[in-house]
Amino acid sequence: MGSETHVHDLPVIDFSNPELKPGTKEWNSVKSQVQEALEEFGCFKALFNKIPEDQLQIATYKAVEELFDLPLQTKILNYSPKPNHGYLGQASTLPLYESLGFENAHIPEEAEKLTNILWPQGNPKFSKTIQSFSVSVSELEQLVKTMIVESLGLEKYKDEIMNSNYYLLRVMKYDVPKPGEKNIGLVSHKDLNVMTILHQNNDGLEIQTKTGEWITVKTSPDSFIVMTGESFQAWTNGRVQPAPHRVMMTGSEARYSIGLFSLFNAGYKVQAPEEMVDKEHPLLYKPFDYGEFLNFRWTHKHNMGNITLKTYCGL
Ligand SMILES: O=C(O)CCC(=O)C(=O)O
Ligand SMILES: [Fe+2]
Repeated sequence: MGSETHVHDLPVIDFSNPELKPGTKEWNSVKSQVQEALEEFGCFKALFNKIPEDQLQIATYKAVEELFDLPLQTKILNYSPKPNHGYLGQASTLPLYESLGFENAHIPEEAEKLTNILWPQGNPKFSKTIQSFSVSVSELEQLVKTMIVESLGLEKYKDEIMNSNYYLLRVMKYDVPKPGEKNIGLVSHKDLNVMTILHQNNDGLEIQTKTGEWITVKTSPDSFIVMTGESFQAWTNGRVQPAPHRVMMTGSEARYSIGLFSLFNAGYKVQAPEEMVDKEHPLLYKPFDYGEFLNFRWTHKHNMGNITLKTYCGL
């Protein structure tokens, strides 16, 4: 156990049926698979064919490679005053890791504005690629969130949660370790946000199970890894628990991944609905402002580690 890594995979749930509509048999079946997978693993793999495979495998990763090939002085122009929203990299503790963020890239004008900071002459191919990826994957994010809200009997809060979330697209690159360098790409952590949907072009992502084993998430072109974050844990009063995960580099090629993160708007008070709290389920976390939580965690470097939500607002 402990740090051993196993190669069995996460549950795979099929979201590719066009008849997947609330109230149908198909919907209820997928919903219960989602509930089961989240209870057991805190994450799962979703088969979702909204993005044609060749577009995802070729055009999207080509655009991502082109982005990382820009000079460092250009990449650092991808700046945001919000923690973890702009360029990250060159950290001595994580030498293999580099990433850039595109807030609300599902909105064409936002994708274009952020693209033009990196390519002042414009790069419509890139902005279109990140925009259409964000739109398609946000559909999956909303399907999953709707299913979780329904499973918990919180339908009446669906609009509230949908309307208080925004999206951040992050693209990640992990270099191959140099001889003698450690192969850690990203240290073990739980995401802070509501939900994360990841696509990887190469193996590297590992998930820690409840028993402490690490499992390798096998790459498959048409599947996305769906994970919940600590904000969702707080909002559901601990019902939905996120999984610790990390990236370990193996092989001789750089690894790229793309993640769509949904986050609560800064200023939104994260508070479990009253239906989540009773005698058997006392309130676990003090209500908090998501923007303050994010700032606290980054300024105190508490973004990595396993007991962070409890540290910040546990009761
Ligand atoms: O690159 C990956 O697969 C994981 C990235 C990740 O965990 C994160 O950005 O929070
Ligand atoms: Fe993560």
